[in-house]
Amino acid sequence: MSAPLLSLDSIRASHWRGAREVVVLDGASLTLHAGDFAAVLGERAAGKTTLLEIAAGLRRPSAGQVRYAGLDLAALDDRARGRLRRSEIACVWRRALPTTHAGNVLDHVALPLVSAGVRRAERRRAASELLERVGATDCAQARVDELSDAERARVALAQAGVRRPRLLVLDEITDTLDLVERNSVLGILQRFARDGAAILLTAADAHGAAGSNRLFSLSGGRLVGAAEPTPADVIEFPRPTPRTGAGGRSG
Ligand SMILES: Nc1ncnc2c1ncn2[C@@H]1O[C@H](COP(=O)(O)OP(=O)(O)OP(=O)(O)O)[C@@H](O)[C@H]1O
Repeated sequence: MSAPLLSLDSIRASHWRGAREVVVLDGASLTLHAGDFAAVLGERAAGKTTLLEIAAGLRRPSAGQVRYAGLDLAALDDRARGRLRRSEIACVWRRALPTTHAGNVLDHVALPLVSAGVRRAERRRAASELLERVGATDCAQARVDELSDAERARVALAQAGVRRPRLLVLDEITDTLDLVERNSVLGILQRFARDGAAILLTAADAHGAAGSNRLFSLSGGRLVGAAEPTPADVIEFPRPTPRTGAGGRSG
């Protein structure tokens, strides 16, 4: 088997509430390869977001090791970790799904390509392609603040995918969606994984993680679950289609 893209080994992390240390992760371990679609389930405050922040290099663990593509992530300085996040690791935080952006959705999706120095015509082509992949072509000319929650989730996925990240980290983005939209988003993630990205998704329950091929539960600070991938095609969701009733918008 190929070398892992991401490995978390015996991670410990805590937060401080005044003078009291609250240990959130305590011996959490996980290995992800390119093409894995892993989901981490856990109750409220189980530490899911903290785990993702560590996996994405946004937070350093207090103990344990995080290796990304062979690099010790915690040992990299902030600039090097920032570079990785801009080029290879994309994050989607439910609490930070887009609500405003001065331009239209197409420009919003293309935004990560600006700092990469990609020319405008190529940015727009790439953004259109991603909007098509997530079934949101009809939103291209809309403003971000005009979108429904479900459209916002799709647009966030398009923006996260536009730089072809190797690792995609998503925090509870399926939890507030209705069944149809949730499955549509999970299908999009399945296809990102099939194209070679490693996906790490958190969800409140298994409905929000259907179609993943690695299922973990986070409890007592540890991850319990499938050490080996299970067949990803147990559930296969259809390709996303534009939502009906979005008349008047055109790409
Ligand atoms: N920056 C912080 N400072 C202090 N405490 C924090 C901080 N971030 C998280 N916590 C606490 O750590 C615990 C785990 O939080 P975390 O957000 O990682 O869990 P979660 O499983 O994602 O929760 P939820 O499902 O509610 O989003 C919670 O008790 C939370 O209040």
